[in-house]
This record gives sequence, structure tokens and C-alpha cells, in this order.
Amino acid sequence: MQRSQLEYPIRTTGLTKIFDDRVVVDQVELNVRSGEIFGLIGPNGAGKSTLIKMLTTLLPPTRGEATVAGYDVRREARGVRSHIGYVPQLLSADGALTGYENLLLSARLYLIPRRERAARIKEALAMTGLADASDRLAQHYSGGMLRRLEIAQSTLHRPTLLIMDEPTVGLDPMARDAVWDHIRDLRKRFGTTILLTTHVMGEVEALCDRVGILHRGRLEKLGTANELKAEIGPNATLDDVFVHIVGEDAGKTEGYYDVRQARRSVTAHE
Ligand SMILES: Nc1ncnc2c1ncn2[C@@H]1O[C@H](COP(=O)(O)OP(=O)(O)OP(=O)(O)O)[C@@H](O)[C@H]1O
Repeated sequence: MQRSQLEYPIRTTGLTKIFDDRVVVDQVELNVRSGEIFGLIGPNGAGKSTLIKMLTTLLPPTRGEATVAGYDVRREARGVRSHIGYVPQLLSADGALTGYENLLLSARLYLIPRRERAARIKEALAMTGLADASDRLAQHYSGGMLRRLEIAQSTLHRPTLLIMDEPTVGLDPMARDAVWDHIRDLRKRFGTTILLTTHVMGEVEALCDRVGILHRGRLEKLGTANELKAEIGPNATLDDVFVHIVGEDAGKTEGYYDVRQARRSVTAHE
């Protein structure tokens, strides 16, 4: 079965996570289409990261079903893992290694044959605009360069699906635009399906084909940005939609904050 050519690389039914007695993800029904860039938004604590962790097999669901790249997250975790790329919220690049060495490590991790590694890494460096910085230690990279390196690391094996938890948090507008361009490029070149979480409405408008609004664990709305806005009124913004759905919890939504504060592990090597 060619699972990588599925119509829906992500399908969930009644997906639920309960920590102790607390329902953190509540019966989520989500179908992400092949080749789409899907944005998941929600206030802090809405359950976005928990949902992503279930999809990436890092957390077992309490109830419900999910297939990712055609594999069941509970029973076929290895299949899921080998067909996805995952960029977590916290820094995953190793600051004590160069950009090239980080990519080589990922190439080994993803079992890319030795004879293909150098070409794959060269292509990834060119795509992310990091070729000139490949011999520098990652701890000297800017926040935007680190993010692009991490995306390159997590897509070296050409995954069907790339899942990113807040890929542009803390980045300045130029660095953010470069990450967006890279995400679009991945979709264009390889047909990669992309699921990302964000707090930034502009990111959803600029980048995402469809958006889901998660509030207190429930997927309250799903559609294109224009569809969601049209439901509220003729001149509504996505912010209006968000406030309409999450109410006072909108205040719990962070905007930008410093990438180095949010992602400390690179400094652990300094
Ligand atoms: N391992 C855990 N044990 C108990 N509670 C947890 C655990 N992980 C997350 N939670 C709780 O689940 C809720 C949802 O957390 P989650 O990180 O999924 O939200 P989020 O939408 O990603 O928020 P943020 O935007 O702040 O990253 C939070 O209240 C959090 O405290």
C-alpha cells in the first residue's frame, strides 16, 4: 500500500487526551489534506502541543483514533515516525555542532544511505540559504537560521508530512518571512503536507490553506481564513474570529517573545 500518497495524511476521530482528570484534548476530528499547509491556533494551554505529540507518537492518546501518513499512531508508531518530520517548540539543533554536522547527524538518524548523504545535505543547505554558514557552530546562528536548520534536519528524509510547533516564535519579520518561504518551497518541490501551530494570525493568513481553532481541547472551528471571517461579518479579521471563539482566553495568547528565551538548549553548550 502506497500510504504516502494518501488523500489525508492526518485523520483523527474522537482523539482525546486526559491528564489525571483533566481533558486536555477533547474528541478532536481532524482531516488534513495531502499537500496542504494547515495551521492550528489556540490560546496558551488550548492543547495544541499535546495534540501534536499524539500525532507524532510521543504521547499515547487516552481515547480515539489517529492515522498519520496512513499509519496508526498507537499500533504503527514506527511507520508514523519514518514518514514524518517534526520540529518541536524547543530547540532541537545541537549548538556545539556546525550546521553541516547537525545535518549529518539527522541523515544518519533517518537512515539515509551513506552515498546519498552529502548530496542531500548540500541540497538542504542551498534550499535554506545556509550553505555559507554550514561550517559555523549552530550556537552562533541567529534564531531564524536555527529554525531553518531544524526544518532542513527534519525534512532530509523527504517526509510525507512535516509537523512544526510554532516554527516562527520569536523571529523578527525578515527571519519569519524566510522560514515561510522555505515552508512553501518544501510543499512546492516535494508536495510535503504541513501542519503547524502558531499564535500569530498573520502567519495563518499568509501561509495556511486552512486553519483550525483549538479552545480548551476542542476543535471549535475549521476552514479557510476567508470562510471563518465571512461567518463573523463582512469586515471581520481573523483576530475577530479568534476572540469570538475563545472569548476572554484570547488574553492568554502570547505574541512574539525572544527565541533564545524560549529555546534554551543551544546555550547549554555555550
Ligand atoms: N504531561 C502533562 N501532564 C499534565 N498536564 C499537562 C501535561 N502536558 C500538558 N499539560 C497541560 O495540558 C494543557 C495543554 O497544554 P499544551 O502544551 O498542549 O497547550 P498548548 O496549546 O500547546 O499551549 P502553548 O501555546 O502554551 O504551547 C495545559 O494546561 C498543560 O498544563
